[in-house]
Amino acid sequence: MDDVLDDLFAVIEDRKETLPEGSYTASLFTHEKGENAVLEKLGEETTELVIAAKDDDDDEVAYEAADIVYHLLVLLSMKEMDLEDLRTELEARR
Ligand SMILES: N=c1c2ncn([C@@H]3O[C@H](COP(=O)(O)OP(=O)(O)OP(=O)(O)O)[C@@H](O)[C@H]3O)c2ncn1[C@@H]1O[C@H](COP(=O)(O)O)[C@@H](O)[C@H]1O
Repeated sequence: MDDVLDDLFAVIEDRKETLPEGSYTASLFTHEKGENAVLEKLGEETTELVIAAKDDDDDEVAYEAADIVYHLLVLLSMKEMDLEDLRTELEARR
């Protein structure tokens, strides 16, 4: 059964393929420095997550965590990887 992560990853893959105008995801795939932009976002959002956790701001923690997961999935797609790679690694640690 697909969950929200599978659905989101499928949307990201579709944006990569179809590159619709006005799509933030598509802009990351078309921009020359798109991968750098994703890596910068991951760095910024991780700092923001740490601050939110230190502040005990649960809503902000969830918000920043979602930003990180989204950009992480975009990065996986840029690397021609997918959720299966992530699941395999996590399973191997159990
Ligand atoms: N989950 C996300 C998602 N999370 C974050 N972002 C975008 O990531 C960008 C950067 O996030 P920030 O929090 O840094 O936002 P910001 O306000 O621009 O902050 P600054 O850069 O100004 O500091 C923003 O433009 C957000 O809209 C996302 N954009 C898209 N998605 C998902 O991807 C789907 C497809 O989106 P499009 O590709 O835009 O059609 C959407 O329906 C969502 O499900």
